[in-house]
Amino acid sequence: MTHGKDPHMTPAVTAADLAPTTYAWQIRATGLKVRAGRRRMAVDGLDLSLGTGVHGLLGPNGAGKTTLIRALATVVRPAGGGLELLGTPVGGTGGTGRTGGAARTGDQRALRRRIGYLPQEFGYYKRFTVREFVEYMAWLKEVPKAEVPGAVQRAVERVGLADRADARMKTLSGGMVRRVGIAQALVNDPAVLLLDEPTVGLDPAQRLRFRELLQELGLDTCVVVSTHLVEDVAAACTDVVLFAEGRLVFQGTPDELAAAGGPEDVGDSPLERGYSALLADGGRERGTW
Ligand SMILES: Nc1ncnc2c1ncn2[C@@H]1O[C@H](COP(=O)(O)OP(=O)(O)OP(=O)(O)O)[C@@H](O)[C@H]1O
Repeated sequence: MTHGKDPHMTPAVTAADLAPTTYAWQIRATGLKVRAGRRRMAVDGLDLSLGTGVHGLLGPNGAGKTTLIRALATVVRPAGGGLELLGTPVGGTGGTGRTGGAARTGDQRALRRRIGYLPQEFGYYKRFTVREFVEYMAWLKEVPKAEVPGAVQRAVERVGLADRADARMKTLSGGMVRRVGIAQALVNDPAVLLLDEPTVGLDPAQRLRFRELLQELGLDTCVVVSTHLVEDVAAACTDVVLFAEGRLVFQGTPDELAAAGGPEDVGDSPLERGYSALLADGGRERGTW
């Protein structure tokens, strides 16, 4: 390698660029704590290791799923514990990195280039076309200029919107906007893909297509997908992470989740009954929503 010798060469190659394959897990949280708002500890001491595959994040309303995903997307900084993404510590007080747990700005930027994130609600300029919006996101993700048109085209095709690529965002249906959101999350070909409720608003045919896409992505990507639809998990996830009150309740395969339930548990399917059984000490017995 010759970089580092020429003072005119920018940007500097960071540790994250040089050592992308030295981690055991794409995502590793140890005693992770993340606040939502000023006070509430929405993630409260989470130990979780995730590698390649599709990880379905399930949990009741208010469990802390969105807050966890925001921390994984490096949008919010952990309040405690350790979090490593692609081998780079991103914050908290318990990390093991050379910077005492927090990534340096250069590492953080390099990391963000390798993360895809679909927030529960995302903003966009209504006058942008689909292509312009996804291009804009590619630019934010620092996709090399020459690769942008191809990357945008591929992402738009993957969500079945090639024929609407030149339509303005304001003319799209809610489900199509959601699919544009998925396209922008994919445009940088991320190593970690974070999708917060991606199937909301998708019609049944699109949900099926999306599950296929998830399975395809899970072959070489660490995908975390939060959902309320247990069928999404059954159809597309290699692994279930069940989360309640900021803590991990269960991690295992969909079959293991199903096996946790019995006929006495609430639900229309084995997975739903497993879900209810594992959360039985929580909301269900108190008869709350
Ligand atoms: N900005 C905020 N200020 C205060 N509390 C918040 C804030 N955002 C979220 N919370 C609280 O933090 C907890 C976790 O919220 P979060 O949105 O992460 O849950 P969730 O599992 O994604 O829920 P849902 O399934 O309803 O989307 C909830 O009790 C919520 O009320």
